[in-house]
Amino acid sequence: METDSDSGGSHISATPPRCQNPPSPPPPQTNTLSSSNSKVRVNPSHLSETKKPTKSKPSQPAPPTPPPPPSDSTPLPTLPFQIRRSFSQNPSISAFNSLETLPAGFCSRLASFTKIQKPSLRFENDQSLPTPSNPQGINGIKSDAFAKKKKQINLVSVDVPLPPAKLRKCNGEGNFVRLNLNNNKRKFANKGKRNKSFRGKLSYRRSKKKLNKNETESKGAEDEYGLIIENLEQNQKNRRAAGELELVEDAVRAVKDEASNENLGRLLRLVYGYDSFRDGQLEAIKMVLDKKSTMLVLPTGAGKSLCYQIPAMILPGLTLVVCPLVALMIDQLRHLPPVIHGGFLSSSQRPEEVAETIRLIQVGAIKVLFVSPERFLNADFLSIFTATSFISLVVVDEAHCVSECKSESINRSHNFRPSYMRLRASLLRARLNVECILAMTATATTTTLRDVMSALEIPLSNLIQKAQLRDNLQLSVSLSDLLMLMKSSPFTEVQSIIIYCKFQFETDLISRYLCDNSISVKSYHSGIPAKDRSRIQELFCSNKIRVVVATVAFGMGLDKRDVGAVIHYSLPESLEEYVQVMLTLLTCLELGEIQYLQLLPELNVTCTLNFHKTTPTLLADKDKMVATILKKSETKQGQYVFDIPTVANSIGATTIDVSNQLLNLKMRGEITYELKDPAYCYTIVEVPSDFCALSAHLTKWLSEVENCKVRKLDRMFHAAVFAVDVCEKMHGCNGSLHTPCLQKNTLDYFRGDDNCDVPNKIGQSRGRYVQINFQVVMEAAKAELLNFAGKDVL
Ligand SMILES: Nc1ncnc2c1ncn2[C@@H]1O[C@H](COP(=O)(O)OP(=O)(O)OP(=O)(O)O)[C@@H](O)[C@H]1O
Repeated sequence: METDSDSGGSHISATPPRCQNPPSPPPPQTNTLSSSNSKVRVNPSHLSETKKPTKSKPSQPAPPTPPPPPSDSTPLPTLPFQIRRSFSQNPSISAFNSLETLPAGFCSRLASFTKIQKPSLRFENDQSLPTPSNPQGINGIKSDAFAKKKKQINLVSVDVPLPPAKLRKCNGEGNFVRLNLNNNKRKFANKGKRNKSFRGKLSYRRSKKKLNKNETESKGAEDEYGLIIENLEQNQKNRRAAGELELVEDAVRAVKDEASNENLGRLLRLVYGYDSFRDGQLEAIKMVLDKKSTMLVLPTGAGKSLCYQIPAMILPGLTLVVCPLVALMIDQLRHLPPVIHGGFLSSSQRPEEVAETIRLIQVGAIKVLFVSPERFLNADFLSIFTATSFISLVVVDEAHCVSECKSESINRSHNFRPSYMRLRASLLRARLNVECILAMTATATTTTLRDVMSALEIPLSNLIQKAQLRDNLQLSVSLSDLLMLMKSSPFTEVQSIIIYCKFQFETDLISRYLCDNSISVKSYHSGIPAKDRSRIQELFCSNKIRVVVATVAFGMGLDKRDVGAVIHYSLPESLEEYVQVMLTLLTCLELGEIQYLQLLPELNVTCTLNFHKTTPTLLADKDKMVATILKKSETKQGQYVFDIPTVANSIGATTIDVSNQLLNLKMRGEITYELKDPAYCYTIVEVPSDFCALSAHLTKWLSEVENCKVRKLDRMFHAAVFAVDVCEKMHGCNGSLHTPCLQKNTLDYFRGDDNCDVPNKIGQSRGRYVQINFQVVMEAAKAELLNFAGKDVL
């Protein structure tokens, strides 16, 4: 799931239209994904296959319960991904079980609004401070930052210098190692700059022939003079750059000798141009340099990145940053100061790019590497790191996702990633020999923090937590129609507005509705092609689009300082994330006390293949996999369409082996192919001894998760309803503006223990979820679980 999608948004999109009482826009259209081939595939008949050794001692599961009667609920929407069992020995996957549905019809007409009063917390927004256009700033503060940023050169690694060509600034695009796989200069930001003068000479020599002698001499002299000046300037620049590099190297050495405030402050000024550290930064950096695992909670935009960037310059090994979204990784790479070389690994990269990145890691040319949590599923990834290319620090960004306690992370659907839940200190230590972990988040409840810290083995004393709420937000709740709202103050006055919706179809509906009513907007979600998405983001950032209606896919890594208002069209959280249940269950089966299965990296399982050089039959004679492909394929218009796990199982290989062999054939020019249909594959590690007991155990766990979700939803609803119905507007609340009361509510929530005592009163009077029969939900889950676990085996 290494995606910059809605991170669940795609899952979200698979849920049915839910509004019983649709808001202002026209009613939702048919869900286009509902007929996709997203089934959970298992083959219970193979449950007795060779298994891997048990990870831990089986614990006694809960007492057996009889299998539940089949639910009478309607079918669940199909998932946009498959869950597939991968067999290393046995052929064929056959059984297809569909999921049961949840009751639909969860809808909120309530819109909650967040208006940003000031542009942002970020210092550079402050007009008194320097900006690129005003390097002195209003108060004449020296613009070291911008001056330095312009001049900075790349320090690849203090210990491992790279050739000079790599020590160049990346034209404001941050500082990541650019991969020149095809030796294609056009790809690089600095392309040709070095050769400019050389090209100048060539063109001069060619044109010289056309000039008369005198002209030639004088023109030639001018050109030669110009070239000398250019060379001198270049030399000066190089010398300046080398001088700066030396200064940074000196500062790094000084911090290595003594991580004093003074030495760290000097490094901060040299690399970033900032005069002082912000609240929490110095403390965090020192902890990390002391190899103490640390939990850092700072509000959005407070400068968390710097807390791993500075240690990355000091520590001898690599800094591995775990990021939830590819877009976020790229954004963080762009914002690395030029002296820190970074890279990322993602499934969106070409194999050659991945290989080159790995090579650079191994020669120490990358100091900060961004990866998704799913990478840790990949044995090849884990094997990159050796005694020479070792990891000094693991940074877990969005660390609240690690929490599994009452499934906080599941509740925050856009961040929910089962793979995050596998990030345990034990795994990081055992597999990667990691000494120090820095977990970072902007918001987490006390319970979540405790849970994350326990998973990552961070002592409670190593928590650095500063104010969680930004004080420059105005919060309001309104029941007005969206259109009325958009056409009234303050929304008419603000430049840029984001309207967040829960579902992809909602963003499309609402944007159409607003467009029909003369408000120019664009919708944004992960179903829109990546190229169009970046175009929309660009247009929004350059103020060419005023309003974007988006799912959570929009916003992560968006660096726009003047977003004037954010409208949450739907109440945050809902039960629809129930479609994630199966993946949650698989994770639970992998990470529980007994490891029943092992999840493999997400894979596109349907392959459409063309043969080019050798005929299919001839190639099949030489290659067992090709022979199997021919047997297992359907042919459509001369193309061979087959299922990768089926082929893998037939030849007793893993899906990864098959993918690699395909790639190999492609590199040899034998084939080309396309992959589609994402699926989660797994191998069985341990066959449960008592399926009923396991089912009951999982059901109980899921029930707790869902109870918790409902309580959180109630809490959210309560806060909004309180503002609208109960708030007496005593402490500065006014009209629909409820900043004081909403802030108080939110802070109480984060300080509390996940608030399991959410008042029921409001839920009874106004809650729209109370009519949902959770027994039905539970029955559906149970039935599905039995199907999944293999009722045939019982
Ligand atoms: N000590 C400092 N002085 C001035 N500006 C700083 C300082 N530290 C960081 N900044 C700036 O603050 C901005 C926000 O920093 P950063 O992106 O690291 O925040 P963050 O906490 O990671 O935010 P998010 O939660 O959105 O990821 C950046 O432009 C960064 O350069």
